[in-house]
Amino acid sequence: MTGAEPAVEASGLVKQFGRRRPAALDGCSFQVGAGSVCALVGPNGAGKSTLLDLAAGVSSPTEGSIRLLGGHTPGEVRERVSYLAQDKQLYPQLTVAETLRMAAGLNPGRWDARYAADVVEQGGVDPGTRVRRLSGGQRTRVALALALGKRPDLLLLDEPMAALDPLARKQFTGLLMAHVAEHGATVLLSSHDLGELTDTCDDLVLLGQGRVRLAGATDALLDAHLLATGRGTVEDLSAHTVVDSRAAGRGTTALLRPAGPLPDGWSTAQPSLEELVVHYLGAPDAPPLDLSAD
Ligand SMILES: Nc1ncnc2c1ncn2[C@@H]1O[C@H](COP(=O)(O)OP(=O)(O)OP(=O)(O)O)[C@@H](O)[C@H]1O
Repeated sequence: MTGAEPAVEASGLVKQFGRRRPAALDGCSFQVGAGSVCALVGPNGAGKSTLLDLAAGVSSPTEGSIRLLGGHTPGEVRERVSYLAQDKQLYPQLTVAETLRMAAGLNPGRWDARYAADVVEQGGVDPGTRVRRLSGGQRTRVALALALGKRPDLLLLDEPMAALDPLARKQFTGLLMAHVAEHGATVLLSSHDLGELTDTCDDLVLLGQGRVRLAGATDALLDAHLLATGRGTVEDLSAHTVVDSRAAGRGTTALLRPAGPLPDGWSTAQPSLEELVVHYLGAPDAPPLDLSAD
């Protein structure tokens, strides 16, 4: 975790959408440090959007709590938090300029009109265009202008780059990182694109079936794991916590948490963030690791 005080602190979060359905979140606890950019990853249905909804105060937990920006409930710090949900709710009949004016009225004292207009214009979006005539990527650009124009201390983003082309993704990330650098803001961002997260994220939370499977600084999580390759079988690695293993040629490749030196004949390398996540996704019963409070 980076920063002294957590910007997001989830404790035993449970979200149940009906008694007969499995819990969407099933006892999630983790922390995200202030000023961190944290990736929220996991397979479809893992609970990422549900978690972001709880953080944004859009819905309430069945059990447990989520505290933001130094111990506040989401309702107490609503004006300091921006939430870019997957459906990016915008009024289709308004023009882009009218949309920005409305946001200014909703955020008195915090709204940075020049900056919001710049975000829109840098994306080549004409302020006179009605929202309903914008492409998916242009709508994302307007939604980002609304989120950033508020100059939030915490940004919650649900798969924000899904509709963006590669150049627009790069610009989006650039705007985000500039805001983080200038304002010391914290970002919690869900994504399925592990490649684009590698260079931007300080922290990682991996959810699976409503539970936290990995949490903490990406460097610390990577340091805690090794990719081991050897001629032997996975039984040779029984002294270590093996997360995932597969036959590779005449030997075995395994992602593990080492508990000491490996047996002779095994070579090791540090996994990339993408490899780490892919191995955990492929091994849903592997033991979880939460380093986020360290
Ligand atoms: N409003 C709702 N009513 C009932 N069930 C819901 C509701 N919202 C989410 N769920 C269920 O909760 C679980 C978690 O869904 P969620 O949308 O949080 O997953 P996700 O990780 O964001 O998935 P994806 O990657 O597909 O966006 C799923 O089983 C989903 O069906």
